[in-house]
Amino acid sequence: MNQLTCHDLTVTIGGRTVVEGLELAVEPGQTWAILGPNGAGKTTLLHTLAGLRPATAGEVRVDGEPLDHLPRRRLARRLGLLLQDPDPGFAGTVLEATVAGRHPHLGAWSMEGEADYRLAREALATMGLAELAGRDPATLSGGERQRLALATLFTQDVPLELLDEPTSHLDPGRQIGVLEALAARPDRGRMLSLHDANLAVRFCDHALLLYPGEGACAGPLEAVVNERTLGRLYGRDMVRLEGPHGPVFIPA
Ligand SMILES: Nc1ncnc2c1ncn2[C@@H]1O[C@H](COP(=O)(O)OP(=O)(O)OP(=O)(O)O)[C@@H](O)[C@H]1O
Repeated sequence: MNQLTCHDLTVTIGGRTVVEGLELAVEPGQTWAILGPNGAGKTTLLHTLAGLRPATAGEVRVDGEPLDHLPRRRLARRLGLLLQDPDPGFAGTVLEATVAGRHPHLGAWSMEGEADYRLAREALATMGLAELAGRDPATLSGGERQRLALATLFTQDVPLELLDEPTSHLDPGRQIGVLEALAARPDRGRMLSLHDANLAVRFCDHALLLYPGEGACAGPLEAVVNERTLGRLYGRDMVRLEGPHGPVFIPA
C-alpha cells in the first residue's frame, strides 16, 4: 500500500498557491526530495501533509486512511515530522528529549522502558551525540540541536518520515552522514525538503519541484531534475558536471 497519497491536493497560504490539484503517492522505500526557492511553500506543504494545517482542497491519506480521520496519537505512530529550526526548549536532558519520541507508542499511563531508552541511545549514537546525552538541550549548538531532533525522529521509529531541511545547520560532512543514516533505514517512505539539489540527486529517487506561481512537477528524480528545470526553479542558469556519484549541478 502507498504510505502517503495526495489526491487533487490544493494548498494555499497567504493568498498564494503552493500546489494545485497535486497527485502524488509515496511508497515504502521511496525518498522524495521537495525542491523550490525560498518561499515556494516547502514547509507549508510538509505541515499540510503532517496534518498541522488543513488543505485548501483535495485529500491526503496515510496508509489509505484520510489524514483528518486519524487521531493524533495513531498518526504519530505512523508519521513523524522533523521541523525546520526545532525548538530546543525541552526541560530535561538530551537523552530525555530523545526518548520523548517514544511517547506516541506508550499507553496513557505507562513510562518509557529499557527498550525505549535503548532505541534513544542508539539514535543519539547514530547522530554522534552519545557523549551529550546528559546535557541540557538549550546548551547545544545549532548543528547539535538539528541532530538531536533527528535522533528523536529516529526514536519515534515510524514508517513515514517528513523532514523539513534535515541538513540545515550541518557542516558538509554531517550533511552526508545524516542522509546516509536516513538511507540506512530502508522500507520507509520519506519526503525531505532540501536546498541542495545535489544532495537530492545523490540521496533521493523522486522529486517534487515547486515553481512559485507556476505549478509543481513530480516524478522520478532523473525525469524531473536537470539543468533546465533547476535553472527555471532557482532563476539562475545551471551547469551540469559529472561527479563521482552522478551529475552535479552548479549555478552558471
Ligand atoms: N501565516 C502566514 N501568512 C501569510 N503568508 C505566510 C504565512 N506563513 C508563511 N507565509 C508565506 O508563505 C510562503 C511559503 O512559506 P514556506 O515557509 O512554506 O516556504 P519555504 O519554501 O519553506 O521557504 P524557505 O525555503 O525560505 O524555508 C512564503 O512566502 C511565506 O512568507
